[in-house]
Amino acid sequence: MACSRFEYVKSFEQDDSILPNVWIVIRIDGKKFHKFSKTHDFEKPNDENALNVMNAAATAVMQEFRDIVLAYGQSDEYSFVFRKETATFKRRSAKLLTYVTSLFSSSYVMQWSKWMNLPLAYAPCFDGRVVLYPSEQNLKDYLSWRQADVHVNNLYNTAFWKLVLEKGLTNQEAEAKLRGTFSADKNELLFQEFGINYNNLPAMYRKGTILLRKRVILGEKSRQAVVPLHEDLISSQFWKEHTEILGKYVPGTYNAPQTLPRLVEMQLNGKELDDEAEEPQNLAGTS
Ligand SMILES: Nc1nc2c(ncn2[C@@H]2O[C@H](COP(=O)(O)OP(=O)(O)OP(=O)(O)O)[C@@H](O)[C@H]2O)c(=O)[nH]1
Ligand SMILES: [Mg+2]
Ligand SMILES: [Mg+2]
Repeated sequence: MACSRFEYVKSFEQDDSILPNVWIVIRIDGKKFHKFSKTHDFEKPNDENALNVMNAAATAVMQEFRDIVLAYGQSDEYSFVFRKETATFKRRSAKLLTYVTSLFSSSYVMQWSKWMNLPLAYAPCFDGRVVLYPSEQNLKDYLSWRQADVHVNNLYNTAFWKLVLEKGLTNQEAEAKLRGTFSADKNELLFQEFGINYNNLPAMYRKGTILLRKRVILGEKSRQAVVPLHEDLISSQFWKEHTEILGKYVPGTYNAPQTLPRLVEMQLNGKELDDEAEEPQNLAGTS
């Protein structure tokens, strides 16, 4: 029974349920971060703390949406991969996209002061898109595309900023020097002119950050946490090692470095041990 004569307008809303059995990828990207990074004095070409604000915001999103099996971030962007059977919000596209994008944005602001020591000058915002991938290969290729992008950009930016900041070239001169060069040339330039072996630079800058759910062993106990990895996901080894991503969904054990990353420490300190079911939840919202 209609509650009012106005109710018919509801029928104008469109069903935007995503088809079943595809991987749902949501990618967010910072709006005009070229300016945002300048205003907030980010280190060039990579600001470790600013990247960790991104990582921490993405971790918050993964903690909320248990059906996200992997997130991948670099620069001012993050991609979130939902398992292909997810029933979160009945797979409604706009709901998924807007919740992820707004939770990411508000978490970015919440995390800011934990990593940065200057105040936010204005509210950052992020755009978002939904992309669907029907096959495992498509999904792997998507993530490989994003990781290859980091490599190309970071190698260029590293060489560019060395020439500007250490050799005193103008931006235009540095650009001219790098124009038309191949990766091997830039590697050589870094080595010859600055004594830098590109492969020894921090993996987070070269590979971006992969967030996965893992079991962190803490003496007698273990608990689940979202952990950052900076591995090569283009290699088949990565997919053999992290079987929880594509269908098994049972988190493997975190191969923790000597000192736990602060990102993980913060999660372990923030909550009681979480020995819940290892299966992702179905957050099938009705509203
Ligand atoms: N210095 C510095 N800048 C960064 C860092 N991470 C991201 N950025 C800046 O953020 C920009 C991100 O690139 P884009 O997303 O392509 O460009 P954008 O300026 O955000 O523009 P739109 O995304 O189109 O709104 C880079 O070009 C850098 O200027 C960082 O760690 N250090
Ligand atoms: Mg951007
Ligand atoms: Mg970007």
